[in-house]
Amino acid sequence: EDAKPAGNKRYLLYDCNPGEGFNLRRDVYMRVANLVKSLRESKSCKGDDWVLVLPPWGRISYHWKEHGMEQSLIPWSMFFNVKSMSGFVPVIEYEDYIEEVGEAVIDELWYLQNYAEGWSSGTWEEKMHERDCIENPVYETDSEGKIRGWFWGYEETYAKTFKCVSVQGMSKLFVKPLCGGNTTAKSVMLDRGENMLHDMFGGKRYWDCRRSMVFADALIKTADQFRSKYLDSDDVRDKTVMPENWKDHKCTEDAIGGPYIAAHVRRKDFLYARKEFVPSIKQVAKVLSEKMKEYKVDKVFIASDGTKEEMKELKSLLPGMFMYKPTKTEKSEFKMGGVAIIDQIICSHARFFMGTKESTFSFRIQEEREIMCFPKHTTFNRICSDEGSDDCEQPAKWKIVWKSDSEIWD
Ligand SMILES: C[C@@H]1O[C@H](OP(=O)(O)OP(=O)(O)OC[C@H]2O[C@@H](n3cnc4c(=O)[nH]c(N)nc43)[C@H](O)[C@@H]2O)[C@@H](O)[C@H](O)[C@@H]1O
Repeated sequence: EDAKPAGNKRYLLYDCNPGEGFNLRRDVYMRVANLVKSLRESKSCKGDDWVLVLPPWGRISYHWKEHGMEQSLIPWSMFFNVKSMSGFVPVIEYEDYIEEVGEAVIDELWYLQNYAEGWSSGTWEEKMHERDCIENPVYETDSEGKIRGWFWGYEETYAKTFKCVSVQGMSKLFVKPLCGGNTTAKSVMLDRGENMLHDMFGGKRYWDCRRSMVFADALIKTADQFRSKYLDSDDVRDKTVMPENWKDHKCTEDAIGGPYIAAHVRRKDFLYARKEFVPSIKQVAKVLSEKMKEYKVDKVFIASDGTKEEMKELKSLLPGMFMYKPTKTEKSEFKMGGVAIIDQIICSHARFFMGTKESTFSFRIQEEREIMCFPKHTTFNRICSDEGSDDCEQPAKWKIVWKSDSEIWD
């Protein structure tokens, strides 16, 4: 991290709509991290020492509804290497924030929303205003005037003030209001953070931040053991060795990947929400068998949220199929998020990968492969549906960017 500004320590907190899934939340983190980067660099911030407070994981209610598994108050260190992340912008866990501030209190809470009138002019313009709340926000004022709400399950937490803020634009738009413009508060929380867009989606900053999101050691270790035990895969032979510090990494030669192909087979809600693009299990097996021949491997790793029956059917059609099944201990230690990451790590080390259209789970795997220097044709693929409804368009190639912000698409 760049030299610490001499100024005041200030804290930026955020949260997302509870309906947002794990892998979109990882994307929202990047938008907020880039905002913190801009805040630290901006002249209008007068050198304030902005720190990003990581919102504890949990309550990804729809997806992580495993019974009998405690899944709230999860620190980021469970899933990510927080020290690596701090190499991009200073980040701290929420519990450390409470300790530093001395109390579970947030000065200002901004509830981000759209404009009630929509895009009135019909053209895109960046803007931001304090407005009446459009929907009933999930916060209430108690008898002592404290703003109460979910706050990641930390019941004692409250905010001192609350306002709804309509926003249409990139994260940079927040710099002026947060610095001298509208507030000098020590801590500001932006709820519904997903309403803020990327400053430079796919630019160098995006990728630097993405590269800093190294997974937690325990997850990497478990994935590596699986790769070695079942897939004959290790970083040296696969040419996927990563340096200790992500900043030291460069692509000097292509990664090869382990002697297996992999696919992310998203099922569940995609079976109806993305019906026209979701292949049948038979189609998945057919396409993957062909690819195994093409890549001269006899193993295929499957990451999926499909049912046991679906996976049984797939296995019967694809004898070389492997899946990661966490032990009871691993499951309770890593939680659903950690297990998902292990699946993603194993997929990202394969010689060839096929994802699911429009799944952020697949996007994160593609990014991981970009970071590890895999040739693009081995990464940006998906299995088309067997129905005529699928145009079979392949995923956009979001190429990694190492130098200055530049054009990103092919
Ligand atoms: C259309 C949207 O799609 C979004 O899903 P999409 O981007 O795939 O990806 P996520 O938002 O991460 O949601 C998928 C969730 O399902 C689980 N999951 C999916 N695939 C796998 C897998 O291969 N292995 C493991 N271990 N877990 C998997 C995982 O818990 C993850 O948090 C949804 O979050 C939104 O609610 C919405 O439905």
